[in-house]
Amino acid sequence: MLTIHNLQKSFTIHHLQKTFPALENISLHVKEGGFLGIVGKSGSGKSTILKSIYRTYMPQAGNIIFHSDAYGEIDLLQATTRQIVYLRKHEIGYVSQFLNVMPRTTALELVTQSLLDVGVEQQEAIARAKQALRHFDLEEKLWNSYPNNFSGGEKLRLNIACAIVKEPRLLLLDEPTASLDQASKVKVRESIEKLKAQGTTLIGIFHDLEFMEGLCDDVFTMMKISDKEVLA
Ligand SMILES: Nc1ncnc2c1ncn2[C@@H]1O[C@H](COP(=O)(O)OP(=O)(O)OP(=O)(O)O)[C@@H](O)[C@H]1O
Repeated sequence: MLTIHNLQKSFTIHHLQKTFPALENISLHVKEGGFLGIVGKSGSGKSTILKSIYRTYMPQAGNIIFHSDAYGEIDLLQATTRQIVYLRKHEIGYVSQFLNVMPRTTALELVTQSLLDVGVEQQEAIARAKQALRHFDLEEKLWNSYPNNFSGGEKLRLNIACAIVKEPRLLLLDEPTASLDQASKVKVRESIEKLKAQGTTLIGIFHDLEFMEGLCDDVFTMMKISDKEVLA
């Protein structure tokens, strides 16, 4: 489903006039329907990998080959902006700890819009959105409110609902359970298991290794570049 070859990404901090490497020669593979867990120290580049796949970041070198329904085999780093927009809508989902709040859009409208984007008809989209909000225990009184005032946990559950409801072919999870209580984590786990059973391919970063247990088929361990230099 996805193969990464020799990914390299560095960040230039302009006011320091310095460039720091974040990823060096990262290669990995996730098979269709598989779940790859990425672990490693803070700052080792785990999120940078996911953001490169989602094209939030543009690496300096390497390829990210994705087997797309719409475009066949496509290098996400060479894809056009239009192709990336399409893939983000229809094939690749991304959940982080942070919610991209749209102005004057209620929680229910946000999840409904996710479904309208992939061509679900209005009435069904509303029904499925409500089901998802209920599943993730977002209280009904919040459905018609604007999420910018939600608590961290509420925002996160809404974020997860928006991404999962579309049943993307590839779902990227960047510590989606970071600020959730145990009961909400169980809900997220159930949804991930359900998606996996339906054939969704997943790549996830979790600090909570217990959460990952039994979910992941493979684990990719990142090392901090400074630690690699010490070892060398
Ligand atoms: N937009 C950015 N600008 C500058 N440096 C960045 C940027 N994004 C990430 N970095 C740097 O790249 C390195 C890898 O960051 P990344 O967020 O990928 O690590 P991580 O393994 O996900 O960390 P954590 O587990 O703490 O979330 C870090 O040194 C970080 O400071």
